[in-house]
Amino acid sequence: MSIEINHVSKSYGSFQILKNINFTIQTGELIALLGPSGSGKTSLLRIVAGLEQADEGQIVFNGQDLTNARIKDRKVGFVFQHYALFQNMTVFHNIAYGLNVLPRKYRPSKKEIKEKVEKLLSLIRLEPYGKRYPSQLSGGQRQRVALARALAIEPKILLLDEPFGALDAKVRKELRDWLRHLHESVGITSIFVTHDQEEAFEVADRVVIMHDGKIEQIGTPEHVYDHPANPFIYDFIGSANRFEGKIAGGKFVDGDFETDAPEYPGEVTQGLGFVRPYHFIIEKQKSGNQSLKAKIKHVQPVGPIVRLNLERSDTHDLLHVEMNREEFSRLDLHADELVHLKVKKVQIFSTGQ
Ligand SMILES: Nc1ncnc2c1ncn2[C@@H]1O[C@H](COP(=O)(O)OP(=O)(O)OP(=O)(O)O)[C@@H](O)[C@H]1O
Repeated sequence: MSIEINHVSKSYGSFQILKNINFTIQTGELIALLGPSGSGKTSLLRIVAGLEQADEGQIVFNGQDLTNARIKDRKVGFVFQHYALFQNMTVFHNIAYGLNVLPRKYRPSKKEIKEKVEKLLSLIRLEPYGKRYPSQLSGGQRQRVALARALAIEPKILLLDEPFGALDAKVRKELRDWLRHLHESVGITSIFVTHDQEEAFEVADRVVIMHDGKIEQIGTPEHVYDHPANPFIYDFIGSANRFEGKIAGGKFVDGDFETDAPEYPGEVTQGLGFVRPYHFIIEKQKSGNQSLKAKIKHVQPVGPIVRLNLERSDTHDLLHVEMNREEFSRLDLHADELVHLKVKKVQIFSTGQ
């Protein structure tokens, strides 16, 4: 089932929380809505679900306009951050719940329900746990049950709102891998809300990055990471060093840092440059013209890489640089040493004025 979100806007009073949101989710796709707190992710998800109404725009499922359809006619399954399992029901009955409450003429037989729940228990890898109560499960197991319960009614669409938000980092990581596999085997069109960039990038086919009620960029995780569309995305995803300077005559200049900016040939304007920590070369001796003098302030080995904090000699701004351990040993670098930095890759944005 495909989902078209057509020019959706929504306000609370004079505060507009969604501003002309417009994109299509293909059948079977897993989309992550990613953005800082308050960017409008949950509101958009609730509008797709039918829990809220948009002020403008349409929600279209497989070509059918469901903007005004009731929740139960949309056939969506939900999983929220806080496991909303029924505490007084066993795992089995929690999963069977949506089927047991169907009107008699749609309700499967007891035997069919039992078979279905057993299949779902196997899908979430909790076969032996059917007789347990939610209080006898770990947080991660409860979220898997919540997912099985959502899948029991065979929804056309699955909506997940920070489903792993309340769990610790290790369990979150396991559940991410597990959700990805589950999605590959079930293939249901899904929207996953998160503010965790790593989670979105690991799980989703495409990520939709939201900020301030607007979409900043849509693309595959690889594309968004390699080609952030604007400074907000550079700052939001992954760590990047930020250079504030001027663009003039096809060049970007910030203190002693100078680089070509051929995408802005004739402009004279303020600009921002972003450099990922692993896009620097450190040299002991200055070579060529385009290098930047800096002092090593702190060295921190982390597994196979070494993280360095350096202070620029011109502006005294801090830079974060990463290199592999072999390269670090080969160069024999030390704290308080003055070195020369070259930049392998930089992305420049004009910020106007
Ligand atoms: N019922 C409401 N009445 C008034 N304002 C609301 C209501 N619901 C949400 N908002 C506001 O709308 C904006 C978007 O909220 P939303 O929950 O969609 O953001 P979010 O990106 O999901 O954030 P988070 O990651 O913190 O859950 C926020 O500024 C929020 O305060």
